[in-house]
Amino acid sequence: MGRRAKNKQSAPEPLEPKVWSTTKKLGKRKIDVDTDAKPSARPLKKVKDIDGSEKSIGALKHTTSQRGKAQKPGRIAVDSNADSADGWEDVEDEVRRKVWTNDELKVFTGDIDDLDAEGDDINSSLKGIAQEFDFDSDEETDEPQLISKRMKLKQSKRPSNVLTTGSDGFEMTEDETEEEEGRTTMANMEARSHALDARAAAEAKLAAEELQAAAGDEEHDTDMDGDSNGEGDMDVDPFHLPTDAERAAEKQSGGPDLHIIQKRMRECVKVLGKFSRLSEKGRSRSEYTDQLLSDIASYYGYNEYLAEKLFQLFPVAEAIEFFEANEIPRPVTIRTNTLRTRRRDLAQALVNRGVNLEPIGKWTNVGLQVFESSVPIGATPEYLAGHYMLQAASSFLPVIALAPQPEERVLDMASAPGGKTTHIAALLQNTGVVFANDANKVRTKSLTANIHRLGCKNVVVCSYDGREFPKVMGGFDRVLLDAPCSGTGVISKDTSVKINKSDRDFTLLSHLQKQLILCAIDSVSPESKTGGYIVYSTCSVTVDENEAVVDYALRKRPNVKLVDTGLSFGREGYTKYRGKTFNPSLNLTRRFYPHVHNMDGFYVAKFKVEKRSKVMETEDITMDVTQTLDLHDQPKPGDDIGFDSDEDRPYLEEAKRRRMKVKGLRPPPRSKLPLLPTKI
Ligand SMILES: C[S@@+](CC[C@H](N)C(=O)[O-])C[C@H]1O[C@@H](n2cnc3c(N)ncnc32)[C@H](O)[C@@H]1O
Repeated sequence: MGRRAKNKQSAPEPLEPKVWSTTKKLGKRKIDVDTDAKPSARPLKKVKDIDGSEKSIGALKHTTSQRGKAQKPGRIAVDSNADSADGWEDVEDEVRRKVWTNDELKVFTGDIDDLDAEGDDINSSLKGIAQEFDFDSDEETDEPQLISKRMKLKQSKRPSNVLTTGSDGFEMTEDETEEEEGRTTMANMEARSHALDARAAAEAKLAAEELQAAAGDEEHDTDMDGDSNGEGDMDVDPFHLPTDAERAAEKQSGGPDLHIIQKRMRECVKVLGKFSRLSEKGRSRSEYTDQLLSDIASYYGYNEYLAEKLFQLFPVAEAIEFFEANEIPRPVTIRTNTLRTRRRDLAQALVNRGVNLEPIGKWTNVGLQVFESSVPIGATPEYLAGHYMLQAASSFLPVIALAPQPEERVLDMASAPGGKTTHIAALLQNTGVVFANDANKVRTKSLTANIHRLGCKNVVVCSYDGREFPKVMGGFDRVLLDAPCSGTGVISKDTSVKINKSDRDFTLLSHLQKQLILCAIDSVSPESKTGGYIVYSTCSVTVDENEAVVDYALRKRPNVKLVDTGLSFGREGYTKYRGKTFNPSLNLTRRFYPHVHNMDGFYVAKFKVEKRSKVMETEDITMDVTQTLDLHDQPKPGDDIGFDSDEDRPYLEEAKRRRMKVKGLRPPPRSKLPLLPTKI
């Protein structure tokens, strides 16, 4: 593959945790300002085609058929006696990488139920093309040039650092030149991955140096309010932060052009990074932050509440990276169903059909990342025969953490449409039993269909409210609670989250999650010989739905403790967040982010259950608050789970007070307000 082809923009980036992301501050990114564009239109997203020319998304749509012709099915020769852990070194293929387009999405004809899943929507995951957005391109910048180069590379290059699968045991057979210029084949994939790893390591080193320099710079700057030598900035036009009156006028006129917003966001990020040097006299940090938040909300299309909630999770520059990553589809990934085939066999079958793929990374020996395909990946004979599941890479993580063992009894408490259930069934090697539960009966249809397609013979489907466990059934060796959540980790797939989530949703979801997690814990047998574990996961990045829930469970169930997830990457969960202090063991939980790990935002916590002490049981406060919840169509359990509603009372009350204020009603004094019901 030539250099230009590798620089195309739209191929999915690798699923590897980026080393540079572990530091706090990220580099700036380039804004592609098109001064000729119509004032109110969102800047046109551009992409480099395989020939290196820049095209708009629209232009790319016409190229599908040409690419179809360019692809030839690969010729494969694999030693069929080799173990599945062996490499693919005998395999040859003629497949070239190409750019996914929206046209190719239209040919998707797979089971629509499979697309219903969090993480399983291939159509949406292939939608849209990344826009280059580099805060470093500004001529006025005084940041080191290195940053701009690195950040550009990060967006525009084909995988620069895919982790290789240790289990595949490839040998490095090609040198760097071939890696740069030759085609990618099944045989050279691993070698290329190694080369890319080396390059990634070099990039990471460079990044670390940059970040260290930037951090030193910032430290110096923020400590010396108004006292910087500022030499580098003498010729920089100061950025004018709009006054309240200017903002009001701007609002009245329908808001500024998106290019102006873009530029202002860049300026605000810059000022907040070097506040004492670059801020206007008399203006506070919070004024810049407010302007930035308001601009983020309008530029990326979020409601202001959610924009702020997500913004608060990161340092300023990194927050922009997060919002930007939500505009870009995540890589298309599939999970090999080991009940039906081996990964190498599946890979060769798909390569034969013109699919260009490679192993996801060392952390999974069943995942494949699909770069391009001349066939709809959700309708191949292999798909229909249940050889794989279309599944987001992040969705592998909770099951890897759960680590079910053959012959165990496992509960998947919220399981539809079954991506994780079928993974659990495969790890059990069709032994033991998986109870696949979901409160939503309609969703259990796709769950059942997937269970059949993937040949899982050890699964029982049921439909209870999870809060009815363990009353309906208990004594499990392991429980997975992949909880219903706000979906703030999957915004690139479901953009409606940007506008339809309010504080009320987070309050209610967190409340439900706390109830479910206690039920999950109580459903595990502390006497289990092989297990005694619970994994709690969400596809959300908010602290309310993650650390706050886990911390709550630790406080309410002293018989559980957090243990290592066994996942080799992911950021540590928060132990402190905005004035709240959580159990220090929360650092054992793991966070995954689109802009860091190039996978959906996700959270994973693993608990070990020990025997309940008598003391703990008598301390339980048993109060049923579920009847006060009005969470969409959640079924109401008649059971008492020892949920302490007082814990959440202040939050629930506050949410209600805010809603009343929004509606122009005067909220009653705090103590008089009843806990939800919610109709006001
Ligand atoms: C994140 S999805 C689960 C995805 C699934 N684990 C998979 O991998 O395919 C959350 C699921 O929780 C279900 N759910 C919502 N409230 C529930 C409750 N109270 N009890 C059990 N399931 C519930 C929803 O119907 C939804 O299918």
